[in-house]
Order: sequence, then structure tokens, then C-alpha cells
Amino acid sequence: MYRTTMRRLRDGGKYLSNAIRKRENRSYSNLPCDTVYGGPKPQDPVKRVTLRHLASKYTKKKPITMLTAYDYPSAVHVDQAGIDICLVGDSVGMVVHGHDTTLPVTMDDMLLHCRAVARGARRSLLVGDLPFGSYEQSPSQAVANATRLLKEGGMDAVKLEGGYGSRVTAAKAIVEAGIAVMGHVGLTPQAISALGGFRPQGQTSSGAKMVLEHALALQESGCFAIVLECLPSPVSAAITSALKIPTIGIGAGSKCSGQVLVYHDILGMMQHPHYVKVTPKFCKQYAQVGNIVNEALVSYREEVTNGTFPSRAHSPYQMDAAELDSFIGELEGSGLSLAAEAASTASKGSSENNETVVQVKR
Ligand SMILES: Nc1nc(=O)c2c([nH]1)NC[C@@H]1CN(c3ccc(C(=O)N[C@@H](CCC(=O)O)C(=O)O)cc3)CN21
Ligand SMILES: CC(C)C(=O)C(=O)O
Ligand SMILES: [Mg+2]
Repeated sequence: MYRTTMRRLRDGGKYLSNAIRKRENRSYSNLPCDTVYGGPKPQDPVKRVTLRHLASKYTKKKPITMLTAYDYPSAVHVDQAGIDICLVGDSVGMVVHGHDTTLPVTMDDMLLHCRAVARGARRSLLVGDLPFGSYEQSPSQAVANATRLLKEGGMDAVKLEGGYGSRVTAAKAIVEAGIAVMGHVGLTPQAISALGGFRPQGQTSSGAKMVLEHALALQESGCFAIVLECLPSPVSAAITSALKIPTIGIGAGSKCSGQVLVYHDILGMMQHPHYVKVTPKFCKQYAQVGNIVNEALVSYREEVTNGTFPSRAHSPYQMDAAELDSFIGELEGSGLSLAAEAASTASKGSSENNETVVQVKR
């Protein structure tokens, strides 16, 4: 132990960089499913998307793909689909926690979701939203919380909203601390109190000019990309043209350098009337997972109610005949004759029923 520690110390950075290399070379082969999405194949070594990858896509005018994920399974899916950037958005507060706005989301909420996503996504670049109240007070507050998202949340970069002076100063301070920052202008949901609703932005000449100025200021502060939310297409086209860094649009038309949407929205999981008021109309649904979930849950309820579930196929655990006989004997010997009869009947039921038994290995 002492020797190993000494060797690591003498090695200096070498031990660490070998450990990192090992981690990066982990392969997908231990993941359970193949991919049919055109993303990385299970046998491919895992290479994290980097800012250089994004810059290269941007230069080649290849659209950058981004999607939210809030937990381990959604992160695995985003990763397997070959999406470039996985955003742990503060929209988690609305989509997963049922709030009407993103305002109640805390750093602790974000860190919990970030850690789950970081366990699931090994290839996508991980960006975590700085939540409302975690970066507005001072550049040092912004740096402290951005640092937590990387250190405790496992993120690769952070995102913050707004392009007014203090936000630009915060973005600059975070970049100077060595943390990659994504900006976010147009509809900034954390400003709902000032904006008066989830309204499209930049619909007047002066409004559009202000959004452009905010985007330019964020670029100047060192942001590596900027989200443009709910803007008319000509405005996001102009901003994209004026900037030297990628723009990622949401409800901002097709002229951005990339697109982002919310996981549950594209899957059609927010179609229950309960969600209608928070599901934006710019979102395309690529599936109707909500309906599939509803049908599955109703089937389960019905099958448990009418006794068809669990059948033998889903009752996989066996007992040797000798052990069973001995158990039934024990029950009878203890005066539990009804219990003994129940055990005996159940064993006959299972041998009469000739459905295939699914062997669950543990
Ligand atoms: N599920 C979900 N998807 C999102 O894209 C998303 C969230 N939640 N939560 C955080 C923000 C909020 N977003 C939203 C929410 C609603 C509208 C929307 O319905 N806008 C209406 C105007 C509503 C009004 O005028 O009050 C529109 O017509 O675009 C737009 C963006 C985008 N983000
Ligand atoms: C919609 C995206 C850009 C976002 O900020 C979020 O999901 O929180
Ligand atoms: Mg957000």
C-alpha cells in the first residue's frame, strides 16, 4: 500500500493520466444493447465529445445535436443515440418535479440529477444548467457553483441564462476559472418574473438587436456556444451569422448551428392534459411514449386484477422436490396444515402449467 502510494507520488502526473486513459478506453461491450441509431457501436472505444469536436462540426457546418436528460436511463439513451451534447437542464424542475417554472430548482436538485446523468452518458459532452439563484449575486458565487457542477456533478461544462452585464461578467469569471460556459439568450425561463411568461423574444427590431448584443457579449466573455430560445428565424439566422461560436436553437428556426429539445417532449411523454400548458408548440414529437406508458400500466392493472399476472413464466424461482417435501412436513408438524396444503397446491399448479420458465440469473 505504502509502496504503491509512493510510486504514484514519484510518478507525478503519469499515474493520473494513465488512469484517465484507462477510463477513456472503456468500451461499450458491457452495455446490454446494440445500437441501431448510427451512434457509436458497442465495440467502439468510448471517446467523450470535446469542445474541439464541436468546433470541428461548426467549421464544417455540420449541425450540432443536443438533448436534455435528467436521470440514468435517459442519459444512457441520449448517449446511445449519438447525441453530441447532453444537457442536464433546470427544466427538470418542470418536467420531472412538476413545478410550473424552473425557479424552485436548487443546486442540490441539479447535483443529484447531474450525478445520475454522468453515470449514464459516457460519450456525450455533459452540460449542467446553473439554476436560478446560483450565479446572479457575484462572479465568485457563479464560479463556486459552476465548480460544484463539475466537481460534484460530473459535468464537463455549465450553462447560464441571460446576456446583461452581470451575466457576462459571471460567464467570464467562470471561463477564467477554467470551466467551459454555454450561454443562453432569447427566452430565458429563469427570468419569467420579469418577462411575464414563457413568451417568444426578439419580435421587435429593438428586441432582436438586444438579443444579438447579448449573444455577442457572451461570445466575448469566452462562451463556447449559445442557446437561442424562442426567437423568430431571421433573428437567430442573423445572430448565427454574426457569431464565431455555435448557436444551439430551441424554437428558433433552422438557421442555428445546432438544435436542442427536451427529452420528454420529443418522446411525446407530456401529452396528458396535465402537462399541456408547459409543453411548447415548437417541439416535434418523434414518438408517442406517453400513450404506450398508459396502455402498459392499464394492462398491468388489469392482469393483476384478473389474476393472469404473474403466470409461471414470471414466477421463476424453483425449489427441489425433496426440499419442498421437507418444508411441507415441517409445516404439518407445526400444526400449520392449511399452509402445508397451500404449498402443496401451488407446487402442483406450477407443474401442471407447462409455460416456459424464464430463468433469472443473479
Ligand atoms: N417540457 C418542457 N419543454 C421545454 O422546452 C421547456 C420546459 N419544459 N421548461 C423550461 C423551458 C420553458 N419553455 C417554454 C415553455 C412554454 C412555451 C410556450 O408555451 N410558449 C407559448 C407562449 C406562451 C405565452 O405567451 O404565455 C408559445 O406560443 O410559444 C415556450 C417555452 C422551454 N423550456
Ligand atoms: C431547454 C433547454 C435549453 C434548457 O435550458 C433546459 O432544458 O433547462
Ligand atoms: Mg434551462
